[in-house]
Amino acid sequence: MSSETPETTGSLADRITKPDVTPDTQPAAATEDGADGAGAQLQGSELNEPDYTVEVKLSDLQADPNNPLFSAKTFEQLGLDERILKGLSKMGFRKPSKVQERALPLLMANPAQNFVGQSQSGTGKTAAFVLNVLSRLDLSPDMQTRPQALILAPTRELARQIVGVIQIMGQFLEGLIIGTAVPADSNTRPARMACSVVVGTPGTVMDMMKKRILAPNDIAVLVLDEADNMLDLQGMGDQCIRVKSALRPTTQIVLFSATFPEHVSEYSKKFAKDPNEIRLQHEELTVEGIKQLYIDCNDEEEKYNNLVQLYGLLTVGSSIIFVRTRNSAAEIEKRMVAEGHTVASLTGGIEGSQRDTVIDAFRSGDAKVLITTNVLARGIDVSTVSLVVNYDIPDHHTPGRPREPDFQTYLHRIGRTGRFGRIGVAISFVSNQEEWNMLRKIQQHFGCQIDRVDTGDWDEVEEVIKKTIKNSRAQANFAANQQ
Ligand SMILES: Nc1ncnc2c1ncn2[C@@H]1O[C@H](COP(=O)(O)OP(=O)(O)OP(=O)(O)O)[C@@H](O)[C@H]1O
Repeated sequence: MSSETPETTGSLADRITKPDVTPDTQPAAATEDGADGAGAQLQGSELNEPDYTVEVKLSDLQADPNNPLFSAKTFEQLGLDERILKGLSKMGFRKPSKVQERALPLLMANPAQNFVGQSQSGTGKTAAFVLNVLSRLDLSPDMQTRPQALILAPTRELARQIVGVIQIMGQFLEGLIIGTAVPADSNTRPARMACSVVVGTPGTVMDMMKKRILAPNDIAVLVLDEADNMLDLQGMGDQCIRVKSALRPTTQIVLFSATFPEHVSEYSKKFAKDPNEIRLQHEELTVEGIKQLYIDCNDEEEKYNNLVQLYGLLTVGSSIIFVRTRNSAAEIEKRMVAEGHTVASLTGGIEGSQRDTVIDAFRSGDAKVLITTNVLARGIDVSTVSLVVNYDIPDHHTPGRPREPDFQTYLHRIGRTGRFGRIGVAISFVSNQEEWNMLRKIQQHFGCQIDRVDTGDWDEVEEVIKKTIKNSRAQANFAANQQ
C-alpha cells in the first residue's frame, strides 16, 4: 500500500475553501430526514445483549445505574419547553441518558456557565448540546433571523448531521431557522446568514465572519463538538480561537467529546474558562456493546484477502472500513469493485456535494460498505452500522520512530457501531510486530479485551460475527417497525 501521509480530519478545512451557506427555513419531518443522526429510528427499542440469547430492553439499560444510558429523571423533570418535549417525543426519546441528565441542568442554568462534557460514543451528547441551544433561543420575529447560537464540528458530514438533529428536535419551535456553513462547490452564498442557529466547520464559519456574512453580536452559545479533535489540530484550533474571539465575552462556551486526552484537557479549560465539567476515566470509555476482535494477517496482501473473505459479513448490516490514507481507500475500492463487490468510499480527496451523495447513500442503506479514512472516525451516527474494520490500526507516526497507537481515534472509530445500547463488532487487522504492539497498547490503555479471530475456519468466523451482527440488525428493524 501507499506510503502517503495519513489522512486526518484536520486537513479537510484547509483544503476546501468555498462555503455553502444554506439557511433552512422549516425543519423536515422526522421520517423524511433519515433517522440516523437525527435519532428517529431509535425509539426506545428492545435491544439484545451481546451474548445473543437474553433480550434487554432499552428501558432496562436506562434503569441500570452503571449504564451510561441510565437516568433517574425524565425529560419533563429537566425543565424543557413543551414544544421541545414534543420534538423529543416525536423522535422516540423516552428517557435521557446519563450525560443528558447530568449535563442539562448545568448547561441550562442562568447565568450561563461554560461547560466541558465527556461521555462514551453513542450516548447522546448531540441531544445534550442541542437541547441547551434550543432552550436559549429567542425566536421572536425580529430575533429569529439573528444568529444566537453557533455549533462547530470538524467535518461537513458531522455539521450536516447536527443540522438534521436540530431540524427534528426543534420541529415544533415556530420561527426556528437553521443555517449550514460548510465548504461547497459553488461561490453562491447569501449576503447575510439570516438564521437563529448556525452549524458549520471552523474554516467556513471564520471566513463568513471575516466577510461579515455571519454577524457575531447576538451569539450567546458557542458549541464545539469533537472539541478535543478541533482544538488539537493546529489549523482548526486556530480557527476556533479566532471565531471565539469575535464573540461577546459573555458567550457560553460548550465543549463536548468522547475523549479529552491529557494534553488537550488543560487547554480546553483555557478555551472554556471556569467550566462545569463531566469527565470519565479512560478505562470507562469503551462501550460494552461493541465486541472487539482482531485478525492476524501475514502481510498487506493477506489483509486485502481477509477483507474480501469478510465481504458477506460486511453486508449483513452496514459497515465502515477504516484505512490510513486516501490512496489505500481508492486502491481497495478499485480492486473490490473490479472483483464484482459493491463498495463506496469517502475521503478528504472528494469535495463538496459529491461527499454528501456518498454519505447520504450510506445513511439510506443504498451503499452498505463504506471505505474511509479518519475523516469519518468521529461523530457519524448511522444506527445500522454493525461492523467496523480497522484495516489499518490508527496511529501517530513520527518518521524514524516506531508507530504509536492513536487511542482516541481507535475509540471514535469503533464507536461508529454499538450506538445507544446497540451491539456491534469491531475487527482490527494486524499484519506485523509493530501493529501487534499497538493493539496490545490499546488493550492495556482501555483495559479492554480484544479477542483473536481464528481465520483457519471461516465458517466459524462467520457464525460468531453473524450472530452479533444479526442481533444488532434485528434491533434496527425492530426500532424502525416501531415508528
Ligand atoms: N435519550 C435518548 N433516547 C433514545 N435515543 C437517543 C437518546 N439520546 C440520543 N439518542 C440516539 O442515540 C444515538 C447516538 O447519539 P449521538 O450521536 O448524540 O451520540 P454521541 O454521544 O454524540 O456519540 P459520538 O461520541 O460518537 O459523537 C443517536 O442516534 C441519537 O438519536
